[in-house]
Amino acid sequence: MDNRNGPSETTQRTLLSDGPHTASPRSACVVVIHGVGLGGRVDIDASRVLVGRSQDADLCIAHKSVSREHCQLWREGDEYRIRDLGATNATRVNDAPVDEATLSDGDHVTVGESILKFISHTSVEANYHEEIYQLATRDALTNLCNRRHFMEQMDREVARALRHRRPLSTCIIDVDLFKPVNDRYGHISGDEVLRQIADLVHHHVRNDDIAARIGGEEFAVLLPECDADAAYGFAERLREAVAAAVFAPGGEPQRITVSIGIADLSPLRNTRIRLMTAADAALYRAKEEGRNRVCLGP
Ligand SMILES: Nc1nc2c(ncn2[C@@H]2O[C@H](COP(=O)(O)OP(=O)(O)OP(=O)(O)O)[C@@H](O)[C@H]2O)c(=O)[nH]1
Repeated sequence: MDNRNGPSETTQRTLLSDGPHTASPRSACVVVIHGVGLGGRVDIDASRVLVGRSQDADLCIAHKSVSREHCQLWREGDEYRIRDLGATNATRVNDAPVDEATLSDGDHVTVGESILKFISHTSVEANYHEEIYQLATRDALTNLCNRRHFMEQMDREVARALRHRRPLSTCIIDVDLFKPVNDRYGHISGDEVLRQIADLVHHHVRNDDIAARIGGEEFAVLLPECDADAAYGFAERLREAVAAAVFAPGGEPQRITVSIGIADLSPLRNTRIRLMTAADAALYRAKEEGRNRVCLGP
């Protein structure tokens, strides 16, 4: 049974940036400016944010030099504070080890081999880092996640789902017979079709799903908290929406369809690569069986 709500109830536009998001003038954040996690950012407010190697950290820096729970940051009155959490490689502020300290604008925080910069309510610089982050993680054509970011997020979600014994599914979505569309109407019209499909993908995902363009005419969606049945329901709705949409490359109405392969996390599919391989095999079967269909992985 598909236990997910339909897109009209759940769609939120947070997965697609509407452009660099503007930090509010009072917000403060740390941004990774060197090393693993480059571009990663976390906003700091009164509730404590955790920096560490743990997949559950608010700012996860997946490197062996970083402790699982390395340090925490929070706002206290008008001050921003940092506390080391007993990290093997002690947290350093401007190169001095700290147990607990107050941060000043521009301070460099060393976490393992990565360096974070503390930025307090200077929205110009915060926006600059946000733009860099968007450039590094988004696909320029569709504004969905790019392939590299998707794979990084997938590693994180697989680890989290296994640790908490939660379901997780992934879908690979491939446009059917796209080459003839390109050949007939040209690459620019083809790009417009890809953008329109990305929009449909975006409208069908929930806030926690991760949608990406992972290849030329190939998309992927990671569905946390979704078993195979729920993922199948999502994929069918998306497939139907694409098949019903009006595409007009070169001004000519054209029917476009997608094939979708799905795989869910299981003892046999317990890594990113195994999950992607199973979804890919299911996609291959969907193509073999006539396209415009959804197949479940082996
Ligand atoms: N417009 C455009 N086309 C792209 C892009 N990336 C890949 N393509 C095209 O996508 C087409 C993929 O074609 P094929 O892999 O042969 O597959 P197909 O025609 O879609 O057929 P099936 O996948 O078997 O249904 C090729 O013509 C590529 O040039 C892109 O970014 N923009």
